[in-house]
Formats: sequence, structure tokens, C-alpha cells
Amino acid sequence: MNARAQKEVDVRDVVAGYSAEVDILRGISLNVMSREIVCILGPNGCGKSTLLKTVAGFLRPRSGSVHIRDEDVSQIPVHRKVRSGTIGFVPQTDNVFGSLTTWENLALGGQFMSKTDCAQRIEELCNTYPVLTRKLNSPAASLSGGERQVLSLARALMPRPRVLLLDEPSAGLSPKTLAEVFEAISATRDKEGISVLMVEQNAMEALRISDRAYVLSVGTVALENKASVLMNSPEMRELYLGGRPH
Ligand SMILES: Nc1ncnc2c1ncn2[C@@H]1O[C@H](COP(=O)(O)OP(=O)(O)OP(=O)(O)O)[C@@H](O)[C@H]1O
Repeated sequence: MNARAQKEVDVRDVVAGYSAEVDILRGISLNVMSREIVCILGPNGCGKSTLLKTVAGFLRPRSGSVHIRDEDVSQIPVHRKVRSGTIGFVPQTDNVFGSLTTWENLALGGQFMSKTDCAQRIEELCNTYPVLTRKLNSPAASLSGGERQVLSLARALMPRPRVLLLDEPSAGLSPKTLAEVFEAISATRDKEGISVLMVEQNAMEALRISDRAYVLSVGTVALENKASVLMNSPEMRELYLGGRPH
């Protein structure tokens, strides 16, 4: 990060939940600076995906705010943010259309672009992810789990979003494929110059490509620090990973 880095995502004191009676997020604040990869970690059910859904706009905060750049987007629904290129959202597994080809899946992400722009953007993204070039005319159902995840990532990038939101990009992947998907995420940040906020279960692998991370516990932030610090933090290891640093 350089001195001119600016805040891309600014979540302030967010309280949110699925029913009026229960708060899942109990006053969460976090931020993502430009070109940062920030990871949200924590045990099952602590509210990681709920937080991502609230930043995306699937869920509206009961109180608090979500700013992207300087705009309060708390009340703006997800489809409007995707269309305006404010965010790209990559949900968990099984999110490509199996009967459509790789090219057609990508074109869906470019449905609000002109045909020429859309075709150019597909070519650009295929240069970043050569695996897609090789499978451009194959039905997405014939792609491996990792390839589908890269396709899903590339589709979200079609409208050139400023912020990419990823919900457990490594879910269901083998260790080798998982490493390739994380590599693709890291390459994306470098090449596209965007900010990434991702939820992950594979804490150590995610921390390796992250700049900072927030560790949640029952809807609140329990720890926040640079990824390199958290990777070696005994507190983090004991609380969430079940071991001390080697
Ligand atoms: N659509 C929903 N309706 C009602 N409650 C929900 C819904 N989605 C999640 N919850 C509840 O919200 C709480 C937090 O869930 P969330 O999915 O945010 O946790 P998480 O940290 O992402 O968990 P995991 O690591 O297991 O995916 C859980 O108690 C869950 O049961």
C-alpha cells in the first residue's frame, strides 16, 4: 500500500440480521483500502457471510453504514451496485451456468456493456486467466471446480468493479486447486488494481495472499491486524486454528 491509498470500503458500527428479533452482526466496523486484499475469518456461524452480504447489499443494516469510496451505499441494492461497477460479487460454489459455454457465462457479466466492449473485456480476462481461453467454447459444466471458480471470478470482473467481494472462494476445492484459485485472486488485484474483501475458512492459505484480516466472534470483531502478524499470532492460532506457530 502506498501513502496515497484511499479507503474503498468503510463499514461503520453495522448491526444487521435476518429477523427483527436477532442481531447477527452486533456493531461491526471494518475498512478496505485501495488495492488491498482483506480477509474475514472466524468460526462457523460467527457472521462472516452475513457481513459480506451486508456490504454487497443483499441485507440492509439495521443501524450503522456501509460506504464505498465516499458514497453511503447501505440502502442501494446489490444489482444496482454491480451494474454501476461499484462492486463485483462472487458467491460460494455452483454459481456458473453449466449448460452455457465459458464465453456465454462471461458475456452474462458484460450484459450492460456494448458488444464490442464485452468481447474486448472477455479477451482481456482470458489473457489474465489462460485456463479460460482453452475452455472458451466448452460448456461450463465440463470445467473443473477450480476452473469454474476462476470463471465465476472473471465474470464478476467483466464490468470492471472497484471492489471485489468473494464468499469462500476455496469452498470445496482440493489443496492444489485452492492454491491456484488464491493465486488467481492475487493476480487479479495486481492486474486490475482493485480492492478485495473475502470471507474464508482456509485461514492460513487466505492470510498468505491477504494484506490484513478481521477475525469475527459472535457478530463482533475479535481481532484485526496485518495478515503477516495474524499468521504468527498465538492468540489467533489457539482461538481459531488449534495450534501454535511452528
Ligand atoms: N438466510 C438466513 N436466514 C436466517 N438466518 C441466517 C441466514 N443465513 C445465515 N443465518 C444465520 O446467521 C448466523 C451467521 O451465519 P453466517 O452464514 O453469516 O456465518 P458464517 O460465519 O459465514 O458461517 P460459515 O463459516 O459456517 O459459513 C448463523 O446463526 C446462521 O444460522
